[in-house]
Amino acid sequence: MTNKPEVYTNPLTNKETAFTRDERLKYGLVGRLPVGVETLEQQATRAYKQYSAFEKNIEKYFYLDALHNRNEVLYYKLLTDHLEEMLPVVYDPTIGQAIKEWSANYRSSRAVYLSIDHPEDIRVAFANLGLGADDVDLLVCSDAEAILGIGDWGVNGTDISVGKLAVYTAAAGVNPARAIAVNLDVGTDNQALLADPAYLGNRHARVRGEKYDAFIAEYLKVAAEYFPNAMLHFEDFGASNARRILVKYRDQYRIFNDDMQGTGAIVMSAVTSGLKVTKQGFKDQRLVVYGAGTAGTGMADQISAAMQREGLTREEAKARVWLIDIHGLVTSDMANLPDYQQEYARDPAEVKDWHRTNGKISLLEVVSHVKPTILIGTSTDHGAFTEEVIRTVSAGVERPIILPLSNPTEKIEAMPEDIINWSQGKALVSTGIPIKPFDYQGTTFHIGQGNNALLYPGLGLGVIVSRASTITDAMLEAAAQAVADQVNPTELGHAILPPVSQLRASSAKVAVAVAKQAQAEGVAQVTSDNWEQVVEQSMWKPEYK
Ligand SMILES: NC(=O)C1=CN([C@@H]2O[C@H](COP(=O)(O)OP(=O)(O)OC[C@H]3O[C@@H](n4cnc5c(N)ncnc54)[C@H](O)[C@@H]3O)[C@@H](O)[C@H]2O)C=CC1
Ligand SMILES: CC(=O)C(=O)O
Ligand SMILES: [Mg+2]
Repeated sequence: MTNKPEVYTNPLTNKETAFTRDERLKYGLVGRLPVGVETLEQQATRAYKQYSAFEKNIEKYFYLDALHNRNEVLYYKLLTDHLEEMLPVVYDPTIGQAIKEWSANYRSSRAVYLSIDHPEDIRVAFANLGLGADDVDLLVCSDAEAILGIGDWGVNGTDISVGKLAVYTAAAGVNPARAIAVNLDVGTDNQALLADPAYLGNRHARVRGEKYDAFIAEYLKVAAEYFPNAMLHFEDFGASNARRILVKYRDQYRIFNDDMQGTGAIVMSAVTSGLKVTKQGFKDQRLVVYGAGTAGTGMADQISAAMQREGLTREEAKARVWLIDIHGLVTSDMANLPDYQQEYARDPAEVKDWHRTNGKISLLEVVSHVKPTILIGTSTDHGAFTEEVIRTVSAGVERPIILPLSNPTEKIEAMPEDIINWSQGKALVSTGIPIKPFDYQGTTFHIGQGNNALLYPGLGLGVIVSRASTITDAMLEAAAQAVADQVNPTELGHAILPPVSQLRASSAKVAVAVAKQAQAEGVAQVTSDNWEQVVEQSMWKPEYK
């Protein structure tokens, strides 16, 4: 076959069988397509049947990925119309498996690849896109050191940036033509990948230290120079880099760390909503976080900030937080404590009589002493919330908020059905993965998905429409509150977060709340007295132009 016109090869403009006779004449497509001219709806009906014929989610993933690379409008039409069904396929949990197999399955790519061995190429790579300063709203980058809970996946992690962007568009109508997925290839410590002949990334250990920092600094500088209005989303970096980068550059660039800020905010939504049931405030909570890495400590920060907003001092708030990591309860006498855990490290004197197993103070021991009102899992330690742990937590308080948030499914701390069973229906539960409703003693339990995907798309849209120069804590709080406002979980079995089926409407509300807050704080570069209308009109819809 010879050349095809660019309008046909570019997935952003390709309409395939929906090109009209006139368009076919105009673009030199005569003879390149069967004569039938279809509507988008007809195409979507066929594509949905093809999609449905695949049995395994991973096969569905590859089908949709190929469609995405061929015809974006049709891809987003399918995804938007079947968001609840397809979110677990294009995103969490199936995306974890796709990432593991990425190099082996490589066919084509839609990302920008930047290599630590050629930092001088960052500028060239952005220039090669041929886009102007006003053409880009969003970049999602990852160095893939901590993909979901499955670890270091090097260049294979490209698809987390691609998947996060797909959710931005399907959930919040971020224009896909104005968003870029980026892989920062800094090497990998994943020995299986390094030994795999099919691996497509840099074949050396993960670079750390000065060279890494200089690479990130260059990325931020060049990205902000080329696309000064774009939000710079960071995804699935290792705990120490994630935090360092955010703290260092937060006031200088429009950066957003989804695992810390997005996850922290969706957890704030879940807790705010749970507190409607228990009729308590944040200042009354006792928080145990199991797995004190990027996400876990991000949540501890946001919940303790909420306690302080309700009047507690920093010390008082800190006294209500217990972190547990790989070496058990985090205490201040532990050697080599990462800086992000130090803030919440407990005084060893206070726990000197607590039981130790192999030198560690276990989760069970902590919950039996603390009687937490909130138990969060961000550990990747599958099954860690055992029956005994959940029974102990439930014996300590009337309605515990229990959030096993580790992704994907193979990493979750406990399945909701078990938690509801063991807590005799009392726990208020949300998980990172999607869960189908289930029955417990005659009541149907709905589990809201406590995944940052329920929050970051609307947040991003709010930042984009207001052109906020920075993402403030109050904007994150506004986003969290907007999500929580959409649910009333006071009846038994009701979810504490809104369903994915309402995600588009929910994202619009989040965007409005974020833009209003940005304007109120004076960080919005665009202002409006009708954000509802601005948001509605700016949401991209999958339609042929
Ligand atoms: N639901 C959501 O929206 C989100 C969920 N997550 C999930 O949270 C988990 C953690 O992600 P990150 O914080 O980014 O990773 P991370 O690697 O920064 O943190 C994990 C922490 O858990 C600790 N850990 C590992 N095994 C443990 C064990 N047996 N006992 C106690 N602690 C243990 C590690 O030492 C580390 O500090 C992942 O499964 C990820 O998918 C992360 C971000 C968002
Ligand atoms: C959801 C997400 O961002 C994570 O699991 O890393
Ligand atoms: Mg993540």
